[in-house]
Amino acid sequence: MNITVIGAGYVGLVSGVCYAELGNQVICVDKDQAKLDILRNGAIPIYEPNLQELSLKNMAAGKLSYTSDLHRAVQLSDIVIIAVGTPSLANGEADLSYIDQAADEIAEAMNGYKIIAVKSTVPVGTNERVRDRIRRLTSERFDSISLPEFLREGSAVQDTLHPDRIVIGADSQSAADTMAKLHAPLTDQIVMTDIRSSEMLKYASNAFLATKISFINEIANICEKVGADVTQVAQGMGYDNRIGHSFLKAGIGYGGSCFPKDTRALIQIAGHVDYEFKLLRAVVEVNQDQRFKMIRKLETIFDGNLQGKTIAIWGLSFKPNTDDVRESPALEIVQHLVNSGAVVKVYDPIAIPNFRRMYGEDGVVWCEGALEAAADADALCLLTEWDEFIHVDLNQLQTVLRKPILIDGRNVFKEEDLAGTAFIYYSIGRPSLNQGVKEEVLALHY
Ligand SMILES: NC(=O)c1ccc[n+]([C@@H]2O[C@H](COP(=O)([O-])OP(=O)(O)OC[C@H]3O[C@@H](n4cnc5c(N)ncnc54)[C@H](O)[C@@H]3O)[C@@H](O)[C@H]2O)c1
Ligand SMILES: O=c1ccn([C@@H]2O[C@H](COP(=O)(O)OP(=O)(O)O[C@H]3O[C@H](CO)[C@@H](O)[C@H](O)[C@H]3O)[C@@H](O)[C@H]2O)c(=O)[nH]1
Repeated sequence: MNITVIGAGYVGLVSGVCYAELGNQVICVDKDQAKLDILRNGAIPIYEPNLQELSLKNMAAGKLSYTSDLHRAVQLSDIVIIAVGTPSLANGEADLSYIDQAADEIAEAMNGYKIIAVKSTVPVGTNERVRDRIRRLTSERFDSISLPEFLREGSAVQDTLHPDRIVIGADSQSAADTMAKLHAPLTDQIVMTDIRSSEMLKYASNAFLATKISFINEIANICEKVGADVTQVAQGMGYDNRIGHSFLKAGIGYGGSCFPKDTRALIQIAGHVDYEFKLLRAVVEVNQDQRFKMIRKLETIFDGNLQGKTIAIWGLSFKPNTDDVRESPALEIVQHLVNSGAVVKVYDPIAIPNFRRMYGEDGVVWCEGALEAAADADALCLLTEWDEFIHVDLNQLQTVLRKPILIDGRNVFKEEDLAGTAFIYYSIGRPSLNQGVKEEVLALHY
């Protein structure tokens, strides 16, 4: 099939490359000339495992190209997929301006029947809005499809080529059948819904996963007070098939370009129909508090005064294996430490350039290695569970830190890893591992 994907970001680029890998003829369109230059040169503008190889391979095979010429790309395609951003507006609603612009540009390029699919995460009713905008500008026939995306950053290629399910929201059987045929090589689990249900299904999925995370984080907070270990609790819960093991990792909470924005948007969607989504509001609030657990811990250890203390930060991306720092907990944690007068030394294997762009230079020492960041620090905070940190030599780490204080925001280390070390170690929801942290101090704060 001839496919145009509009927006070559984390979703559009991965989708476009994977559609080409399936044997389709794909054009990826983006407005960002710098991104296009990188792509045309055989590189990729984001960090995503296996993506560059597949992009190169399919470009070489003549199945994949990159352009800013949306008009021509649309004219050459039978299927047009919109994958532009839908960031948060100040009030939490999704900003649909990129969607509107893409719809108008598609309308102007229409030269015969096409399927127009929205892959971006959009509020219920947006496919109808897109349809109306296009209809205003062209009399050409087309069908609308809602095609929500469920890939995760860091494993986006794997998720796209082996999805749990494909959801197709349609009101035209023939268009739905064409989209089902396109995705048939990927999975047998193709879920057909009406358009509004498909739009809702995406938000409901993200909100549910975010709820699992905030739920386990609250359980972790209680575990700390009652002397239970959240990792053992989550493990035992997960064996119940109705609960499952995934998304029960306690830590400093969720970040990224999706959960924070989509939970806020769903609260707004509900509000517009006069429904207060109380549960989801609590999920967001718990998540916001959770990232400050690290700070509270540091303040406890240093008697409320971080002025002049050197704090090392390991991990800036919102999760491992991505360079994405959008709504990463690290942004607020670093800012808070800087504001408290600490000297903040940071290291991330991949995400420093993006973090610098988003955060700025304010009060941060950028380091090129994990041990360099830890050197002479009064405490080390692990924010992202990169492999490099998980496999660190703790004995060596202990010798480079000024004080062996390790605050593990992702529960990476186990009791046996710490055995024989002198770390004052604090993790989330595992009081028995909180070595060296004074009982009365813990009691005061948890
Ligand atoms: N990032 C994820 O993991 C993920 C997963 C599932 C769904 N989503 C959803 O997918 C959508 C895209 O997310 P993303 O992370 O890929 O965004 P992104 O910001 O990485 O990419 C969007 C791209 O669209 C381009 N663009 C915007 N308007 C354009 C236009 N009119 N013509 C051509 N290009 C245009 C931008 O230049 C940018 O490169 C969002 O709605 C998001 O919620 C994201
Ligand atoms: O048990 C867990 C699992 C995740 N997280 C955090 O949750 C955030 C999101 O993680 P993840 O879901 O793996 O990454 P995303 O790439 O944001 O993917 C989510 O958001 C995408 C955008 O909508 C969806 O497509 C995916 O299905 C959905 O998992 C990260 O900060 C993780 O550290 C936890 O704290 N505990």
